[in-house]
Amino acid sequence: MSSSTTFADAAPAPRHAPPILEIVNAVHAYDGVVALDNVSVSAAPGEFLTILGESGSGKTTLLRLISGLEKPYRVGTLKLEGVDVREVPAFQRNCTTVFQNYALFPHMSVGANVEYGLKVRGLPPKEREARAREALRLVQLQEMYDRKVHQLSGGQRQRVALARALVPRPAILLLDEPLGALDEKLRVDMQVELMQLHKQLGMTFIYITHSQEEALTMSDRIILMRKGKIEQAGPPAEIFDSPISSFAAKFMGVDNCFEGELDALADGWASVSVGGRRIDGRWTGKAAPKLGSKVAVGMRAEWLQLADTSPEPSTGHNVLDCVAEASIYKGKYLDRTVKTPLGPLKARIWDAASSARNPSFVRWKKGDCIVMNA
Ligand SMILES: Nc1ncnc2c1ncn2[C@@H]1O[C@H](COP(=O)(O)OP(=O)(O)OP(=O)(O)O)[C@@H](O)[C@H]1O
Repeated sequence: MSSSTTFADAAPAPRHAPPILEIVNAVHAYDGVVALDNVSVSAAPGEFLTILGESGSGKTTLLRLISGLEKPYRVGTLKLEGVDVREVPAFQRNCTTVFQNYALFPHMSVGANVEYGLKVRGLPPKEREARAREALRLVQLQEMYDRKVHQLSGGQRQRVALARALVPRPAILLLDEPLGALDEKLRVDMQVELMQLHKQLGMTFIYITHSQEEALTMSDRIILMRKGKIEQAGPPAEIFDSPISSFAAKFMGVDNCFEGELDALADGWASVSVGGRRIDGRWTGKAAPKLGSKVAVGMRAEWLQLADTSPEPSTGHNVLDCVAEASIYKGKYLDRTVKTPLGPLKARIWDAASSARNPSFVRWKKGDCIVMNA
């Protein structure tokens, strides 16, 4: 690894720089269980790329292929900084990993933990210490150099693990659910710190999480994985607003999803028959299916409006009759469930005082209704 630059030298990569990571058609299986099924991923220098997915979707396997901890069963291209690393062992790859369980030596000092990798590489003690102190300053633990790891809190341990991964000044930092073991408040604080660190260092971060909220908050781009394949990839706003499938929509928190038959599709707008009703919405799916095919319709709870009386007719809205079912108080908002010809719909009410008392209609903008692959 290069030691000619310091953290302070970090500068943003030039626009249109070649990818720092390139994976083409990676396949991997464990004892016949397919973990990665022809996955292709690239990352730009300085990008914050998040791999999002449920448990078992292949996120960690992908990270281990990049770090060299796992050798892929088959891969077309595996390049770091433009160099083929298929035969390069983990310790010679210019990337380091931060693990969820920290993987620190508990009875060694913070300084010794952070310096460990540099010691293995044979760096002299003075340089090791200077670099460890600099990395600890980055994670705001400059006072903790001599403290034993077992005397630290969970959040402090994760910072030490981060400093240890940063100290070799890798081109890519791999983070495997690094905040998973922290409590809610600390996790939110650490998200902000990681984003600041990423900006300050200009380093490429590849971040694994199963939390859509974490992915949306932190990333330049999200790759959503499903059963070893990429379901959808794009900037957070794109995946949030325009999921391509009911799987992506549900993962991104779209509360109401129904299956229906495609009646019409033109100019980015679709009409769908669901439960004997016609619903219109924005087409956000991939390849356009044939008319009559099964598609999915989705709407977020906060997009729905409930009314006691029939709303004014509007060509820009979908309207359904409904019967009130349940109401759950959530503090900041109220979640109300209504029975409709489509099935039960969840509506989120932020202003409970002015909400319909006994709703018999639900409406939402056609632009706030998404139609996608089932
Ligand atoms: N060492 C292993 N031996 C056998 N099967 C494995 C091994 N590691 C992973 N798998 C299997 O490969 C698939 C992908 O696992 P992977 O750990 O990459 O998923 P993940 O998305 O990171 O999950 P999690 O969020 O739970 O860590 C799963 O079906 C898992 O059970």
